[in-house]
Amino acid sequence: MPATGAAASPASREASGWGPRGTTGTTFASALAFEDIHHAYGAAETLHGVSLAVRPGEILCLLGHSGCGKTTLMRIAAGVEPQSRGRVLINGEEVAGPARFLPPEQRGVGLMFQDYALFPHLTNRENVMFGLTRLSRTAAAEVADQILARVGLGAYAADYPHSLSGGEQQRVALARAIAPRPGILLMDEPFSGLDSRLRDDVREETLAILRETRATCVMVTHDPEEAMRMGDRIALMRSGRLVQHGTAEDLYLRPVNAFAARFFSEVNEFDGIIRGGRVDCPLGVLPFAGSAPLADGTAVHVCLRPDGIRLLPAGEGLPARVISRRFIGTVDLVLLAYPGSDRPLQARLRPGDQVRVGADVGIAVEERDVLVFAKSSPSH
Ligand SMILES: Nc1ncnc2c1ncn2[C@@H]1O[C@H](COP(=O)(O)OP(=O)(O)OP(=O)(O)O)[C@@H](O)[C@H]1O
Repeated sequence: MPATGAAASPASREASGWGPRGTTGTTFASALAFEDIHHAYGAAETLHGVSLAVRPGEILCLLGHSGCGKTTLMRIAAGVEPQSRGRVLINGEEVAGPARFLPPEQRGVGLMFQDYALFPHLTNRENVMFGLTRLSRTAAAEVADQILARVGLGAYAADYPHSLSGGEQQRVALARAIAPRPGILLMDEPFSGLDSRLRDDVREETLAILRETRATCVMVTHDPEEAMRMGDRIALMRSGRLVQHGTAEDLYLRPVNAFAARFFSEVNEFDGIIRGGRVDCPLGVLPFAGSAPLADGTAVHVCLRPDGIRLLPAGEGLPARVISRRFIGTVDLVLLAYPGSDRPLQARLRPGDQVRVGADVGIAVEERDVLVFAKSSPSH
């Protein structure tokens, strides 16, 4: 039997590493598809026709603000919540829909929720063994110990979850979710309970483990940076609908509307009119990043990322005045006043760029940071 961890405090153990990479064991990844999913809690519809296909072996991050329906979609995939319309398919076969409803335990889906949901009266080993019902007890204990070793907690298999830190409980929950080698792993805000000091390490090791298992993974998050770090693709949701899905570059560089643009960075916003392939806005006539062709005279909503503003000597570019400057570590946040607007422009500049509050400057903008959306399009 492995030794118990009673001697070391959770805090001192947190620094200890994870187990050797490449020892997780692999699974056969499954494809998961949602087809026109509708759902209501009582009278209020929470999902309004979500269609999304997750490819075998990919990590898809489901991103959106609190309450947009991410968890509900996960629960429908797992089979713990029925949809009111639409179908869920695993490897092309209906698991929830008009023709059939497979219970959760027959879907080959692993779950890991935000609160870890470990059983307090079971040891860490017994928690991991919980889903291994097809194996003998001895074989299940062996698998559990191997996976606990992979997450760096082999020595604490006989301890109870309450003696572990939050970060360690997260690792036990991960071990429990992957132990039965599910074809699909559903993770709901798996890192939200961790402090920022631990989160990067846990994210990186979790990613390594997911790659090792090769399971298809849907991970819920409300943090765009986390989605970009973890996801092969991102599906952005708003109020029960899918707004856009694609790679991090697709969503960041080519957002389909202002909501998507705002989700990934702060933006300065103006009204504008298309003129000769450029946009005429209070900052001047600017070139902008790719969008569907827009006819001359189209009224548009313009989003300018603060990172896309460069300062020039006074007399060059567009005239502006520095009204405040705040050092926030990797960048300086600078507010600029410019003619024709009483709303200041926010810029993020490299620290060290010589800007004095009150100085007259010129500004130039990067084309890739000017995003333009027709006002007639939904959620411009
Ligand atoms: N059991 C329930 N009964 C009634 N309404 C619910 C229930 N669970 C969720 N809701 C509502 O359904 C909507 C979608 O909730 P859901 O938990 O799916 O969103 P979410 O995007 O996962 O949010 P969060 O990030 O806060 O978990 C919300 O408006 C929520 O208040």
